[in-house]
This record gives sequence, structure tokens and C-alpha cells, in this order.
Amino acid sequence: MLLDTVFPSLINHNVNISSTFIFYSLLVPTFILLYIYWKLSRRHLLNLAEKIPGPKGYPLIGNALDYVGSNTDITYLLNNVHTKIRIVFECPKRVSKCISFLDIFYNTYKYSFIYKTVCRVWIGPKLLTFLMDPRDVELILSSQTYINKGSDYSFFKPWLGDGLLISTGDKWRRHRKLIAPTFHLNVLKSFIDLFNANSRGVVNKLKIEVGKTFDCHDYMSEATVEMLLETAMGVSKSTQDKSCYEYAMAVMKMCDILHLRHTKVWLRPNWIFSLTKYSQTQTKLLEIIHGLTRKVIKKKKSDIQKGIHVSSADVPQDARTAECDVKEKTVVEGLSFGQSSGLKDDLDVDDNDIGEKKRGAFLDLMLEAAQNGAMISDEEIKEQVDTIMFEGHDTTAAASSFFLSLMGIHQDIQDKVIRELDEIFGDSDRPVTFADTLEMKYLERCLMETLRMYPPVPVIARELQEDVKLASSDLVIPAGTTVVIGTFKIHRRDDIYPNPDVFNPDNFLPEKTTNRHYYSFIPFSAGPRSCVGRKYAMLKLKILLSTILRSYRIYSDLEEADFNLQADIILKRAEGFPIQIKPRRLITT
Ligand code: HEM
Repeated sequence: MLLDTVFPSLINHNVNISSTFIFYSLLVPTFILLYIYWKLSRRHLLNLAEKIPGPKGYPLIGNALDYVGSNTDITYLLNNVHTKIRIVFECPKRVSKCISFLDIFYNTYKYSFIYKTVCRVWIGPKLLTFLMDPRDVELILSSQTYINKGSDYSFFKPWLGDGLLISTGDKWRRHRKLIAPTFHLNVLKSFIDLFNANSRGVVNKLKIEVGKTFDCHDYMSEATVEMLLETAMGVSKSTQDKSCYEYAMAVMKMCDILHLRHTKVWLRPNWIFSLTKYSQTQTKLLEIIHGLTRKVIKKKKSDIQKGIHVSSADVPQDARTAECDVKEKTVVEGLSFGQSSGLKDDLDVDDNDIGEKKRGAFLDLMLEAAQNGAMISDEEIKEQVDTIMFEGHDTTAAASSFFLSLMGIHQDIQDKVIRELDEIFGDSDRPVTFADTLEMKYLERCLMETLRMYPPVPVIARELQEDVKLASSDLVIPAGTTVVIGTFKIHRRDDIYPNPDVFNPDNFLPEKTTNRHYYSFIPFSAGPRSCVGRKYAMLKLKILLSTILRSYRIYSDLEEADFNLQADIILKRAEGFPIQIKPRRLITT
């Protein structure tokens, strides 16, 4: 009693001390026990991971420090979302004379020279294994089992929902079956007029750039969005407005935000990201992106209700097959629409195996399927439209921009392309036919070489649900690993491509391709989850690029050594794609 009165604070203090003491004496062992349990439960993964070669890491964080840096000044992302992208870079690090990379990609590429075929890194508790041997890549990509995407793809969720790129399991299989036939060559052939008209539109727009240095990516990007809307979505030109450009810019900025979340580890957890200004910018960008998607679907639905069918894929069967007599075979021997002709996927099914009902452009078919039953809901259609618009746009814009830049740099190679085009078209300014595209053998080699050196999708990731024994060695990659297929590195292996950093279209001469492993050239991935737009991209690119080169000669002040490669989600050049053009013979409408 006396003690209470005289020393109340002391007693309270004692009580506090003892409860704090009890709390900590329980907490610490709890943590230790949890840690031991966690380690034991991961024993299998850790034991197998230990055998995989890779750089030494620090306790707990592993190699995370290698992946936190980015030289990108991203402050522009916090400004007006409608302004054109502007990125400022500091001191890019040089890897070799010909390549310079920024940020995360630099470190990964550096390791690929030390570890050659397989390399393990730890990002905190997360195990990543990079595969760079075509035999191992085949094992993963050809499998129906290892089809789950890496967890990093989840950053796409607010944008693409459960679209084809990230969905998995039954949903992915069901939707892939529905979507793949809409990119069958027979449907694509009906887009040829639209590809021609839009390519001529680009030539027209480029007139104002004659004599200037300009970023061709802006034009490629806008044209790609317009073409996708007109072809796959079946939305006529007259109903499009400046939203195409706005959309293209919003997509580019969204990619930058996703890239940021990959490189800045603290932005990965959704709850932290949602507290940042980037999250607010993302919300605004998604309003623009989803705004266009919704508009497109609404317009299409109303057209269908009114009985208006804009899509050119509804052209009569005779017209569509008129040119199909020209064999669907490969243009460049050994290759078929951007991949080794030895590889087959669901885009390579025979014409006759695509039922009459399944012929149709992408959005038509999606809406039709929704009307006819519960195969796909409205929300799922929106997710797929967003996916196709993203995958179909940024990739081809990057590929065509790299191609034009390379033509500007390698004048001798451009001479050969122009000579080939002059042989095909002579003095005529007629549109490109499907048969013409089969004659563009040298142009196609240049395109393949562009995709080899600068694959728009530089890496592909899969999450392993079970252990995988590699084909190239006795190593076993444990379940729970994120396997990263290093397309960029595989395409630059000097044992597969001699002088891999030199742009040489002859790398795709038949005698060079015959003995190459099928999986040593995979710009469109391969196997069951290959790019569904591979044939679309190849056909469109050949029409677009040949029309531009029939009209203009390309020049560049820069060399390839000046490229600052930025491996966003899509491979780009940090400085943009500056070129100059001089008119040859203008092919316009
Ligand atoms: C040069 C152009 C293109 C390149 C290099 C390219 C490359 C790729 C690659 C590498 C993948 C696999 C990605 C992964 O597994 O993470 C992919 C998937 C995909 N691509 Fe493309 N793509 C191009 C154009 C297109 C076009 C034009 C479209 C649509 C019109 C398209 C639609 C898709 C879709 C929907 C997927 C997901 C397929 C699935 O998971 O089942 N792509 N693309």
C-alpha cells in the first residue's frame, strides 16, 4: 500500500518492463522458429538452387542490390499524362562496343557472359533462373505443363485483367482456342487492303518530316494502333479520332510504370504502390486506355445490332482464297512467318481445319461467341481487347522502328532491299499483294535479323509448378522457381550466330538456318503459348515497311554503338528512334 503510494510510477514501470520483457522473449523465439520452419519447408528448393551456378548474394536480400538501380529519370510520369513521353538518362553503362544497356538489363546481361547457359539469382527469397541454351528453352516452351506466367506479370492485372497474356489453366486454354483462329492466315489476307491503305497513310504523314531528324517510333506507334483498330477490331477509320495517338502514348507510359515496379523493389507490393503518385498516374492512364477499349466494344456492338459489318474479314470466300493458291509456305527457306519452319503451333493449322464459322476478325468473333452462349463474358472480351491492343501495338511499333533505324545506318543493306522492291514493283505504285510479300526475301531476312538483334520481347518468364531436369546438363530447376528465358542473349550467342553484335541479314540464308536449333530464334516465343499475332505482325510489317522504303530512303546520324537499349517490358531505345528521310517516289493514296 505504502509502496503503491510512494512509488506508483516505479511499480507501473516494473509492470511495463515485465510485460515488454515477456512479449520480446516470446516474439524472438517465435520468429526464430518461423524462420527455421520456413527454411526447412524450402529445403528442397534451396538444395537444388545451390547447385545452379550464379553470383554470390547477401544474406536475406540475395542479389537484390543488382536489380534496384534504374538510370531513368521518371519524373515526367508525374506530370501531365497527355504529354509526349520524355525520358532523360544519365551515364549509360557500356557492356561491349556495340551494346549499351540501362538499369536492370545491364546486370543480367553481364552475368550471361560469366554463366553462359544457366544462371541463378536471388531477389530476396525469390529464386530466378535464367536459361540461355536452346535445348533448355525447348523443354520449357514446348511444354503444355510449364505454361504459368511469372509473378511479375501480375503488375499487368489492373490493365489487362485475365487476358490471354497472363491467364493460365483452363481459362487460358479456352480463350486461346477461341482467339487463335481469328489470326489465321486466311483472315489476315482479308486485311491486306487495310494494311496497304494505312501504310500509304503513314507515307503521307511522313511528308512533313522530309529534311528533318524525327522519331519514327511516334509514327509507327500511331499507325499500329490505327491498323489494329481497323483490322482485328473492325472499327472503321471514320470513327477513329485523335484517341489513337493518345492511346499509344498512354500505353508507352503504362509500360514505363510497370518497368519501374520491376526495377524499384519497394514499389512491388500493391499496398505501397497504391500510396505513391505513380499509382495516381496509372489510374489516369488506365482511364485513357480502357476508355478506348470500351468505346471500341460499344461501337462494334451497336454496329452488329444495326447489321453493319465493317470488318473486312467478312469478305466473300472467293475473294479471300483467290490468293491462297500461292502456297502458304515460308518466304525465306527454313523460316515461316518469323519462326523456324520446323516449329508448328495453333496458327499453322490447315485452312480446311478452320471451320467456316470460325472465320472472322477477332472482335467480331468474340462478340458473336458471347451472343451465342456463355463462352466469354463482356468483361472477358474487354480483357482480351486490351491484351491484343497492347501486345499487337507496342511490339510491332518497336520492331518497325528498329528496322528503319538499321536501314538508315546500313546503307549498303538498304540498297539491296530497295533493289529487291524495284524488281517486284518496277515503276508502279500499285498496292502490295500477298504474292508480293512472298517475293520480299531479302527484306524478310533484314526483318528477321532485326528481330534477332533487337527482339521486342527480350525475355519471357514462367513460374515452375514442378521440378524440371534441364536438357543441357544434370541440373534440376526446383518447383517455385521463376524461369526467365533470355531471348536477347540466345539471339546473341556467338556459338550460334558468329559476330552476334553485327547486323547481318545473311544469318538467315537457308544454309545458315538449316543446322540451327529451332529454339535459337524465338522472337515470337514458341510452342503452345507462342505469340498469337505472329503471322499478323509479319504480314503487316512487310506491307508497311516495303511501302515506306518504296517511298523514302532512310538515313541516320547515329551508329548502333549509340543505341541505349532499354529493356522495358518491350525493348526500346532510350533516345527514341531518330532518323531522316528523303523521298524516292511517293506512294500515297
Ligand atoms: C513483332 C511483333 C511481335 C512480337 C515480337 C511478339 C512477341 C511475343 C512474345 C515473345 C510473346 C510471348 C510472351 C510471353 O510468353 O511472355 C507474345 C505473346 C502474345 N502476343 Fe505477340 N508479338 C508481336 C506481335 C503481336 C501482335 C501483332 C499481336 C496481336 C495482334 C500479338 C498478340 C499476342 C498475344 C495475345 C500473346 C499472348 C499469347 C498467349 O499467352 O497465349 N503479338 N508475343
